[in-house]
Amino acid sequence: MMISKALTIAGSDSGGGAGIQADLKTFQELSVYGMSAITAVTAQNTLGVQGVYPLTLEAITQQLDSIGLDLKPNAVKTGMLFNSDIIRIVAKKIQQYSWSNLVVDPVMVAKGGSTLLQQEAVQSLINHLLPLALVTTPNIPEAEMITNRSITTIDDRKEAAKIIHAMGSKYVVLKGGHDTSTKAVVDLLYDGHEFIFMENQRVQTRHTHGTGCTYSAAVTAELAKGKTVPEATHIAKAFIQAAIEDELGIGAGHGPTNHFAYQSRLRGMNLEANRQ
Ligand SMILES: Nc1ncnc2c1ncn2[C@@H]1O[C@H](COP(=O)(O)OP(=O)(O)O)[C@@H](O)[C@H]1O
Ligand SMILES: Cc1ncc(COP(=O)(O)OP(=O)(O)O)c(N)n1
Repeated sequence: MMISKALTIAGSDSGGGAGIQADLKTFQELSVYGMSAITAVTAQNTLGVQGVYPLTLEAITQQLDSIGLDLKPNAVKTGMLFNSDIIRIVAKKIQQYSWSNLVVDPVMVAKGGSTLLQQEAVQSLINHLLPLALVTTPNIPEAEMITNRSITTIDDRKEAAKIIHAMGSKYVVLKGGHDTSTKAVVDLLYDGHEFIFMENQRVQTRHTHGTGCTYSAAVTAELAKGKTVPEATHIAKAFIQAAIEDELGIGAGHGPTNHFAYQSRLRGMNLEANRQ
């Protein structure tokens, strides 16, 4: 059996809703073999981030070498990288092992406001990682930080996507979750030529912890299976919509999304089709 393999280079979320835990659950649900290189351990739950413990560069390098020397990922994603030293070593290893199909989720701040990327590291992300990216998936505040511009209108989003594309990322998905002014949630995909709008109904819920990680992991899983970027982002949008709609209701704060939901729905549709 040939199995597609994906690697996440990201932080650990003890609460299981974001970070490598969200990524590995998403890979598994999309039938992709998941691997991880942990950059930092966070003490975190649905109420917020209580602690951040970056791993040593040696520990991160060794994980990447262990994977690079043996297992060949078909796609790779980066999440929480925390500082510029980590960004540099991750970029170096991605090049050394010729890992392609790279999805860069430029994680900067958790929903509760905790710093997951030091401010001084944004320039390193731009210099070292974006030129290697097949897809970069910023939310609106992250796109503002990367481009040093404020984003309020759709034209602002298009302009920001163009700037990030010019920094070297072949595709840009500017996610629209943070714009609560409309009933729809609109993500913008840019490939250097045209803009594609991907739209879904906004779900009214507080359980959105880990939406960005889950979405970018779904894109990565689909790329690992050989899908194109437009196909992968389309499936990822359906995956995250199901995960938000079918809420688990876990925890007293911002609960995790439901990583089972997308496959449960597909199984339900298959059962229905078999009955007819
Ligand atoms: N309330 C919501 N209802 C439906 N989709 C959402 C909602 N919030 C976020 N999304 C989707 O989840 C994904 C992550 O979006 P976003 O919240 O912008 O990123 P992040 O989690 O990185 O802050 C995007 O595809 C976005 O459209
Ligand atoms: C370890 C870790 N990595 C990333 C995040 C941020 O995840 P995100 O999907 O952007 O979701 P929110 O935290 O914003 O809900 C994280 N919290 N922890």
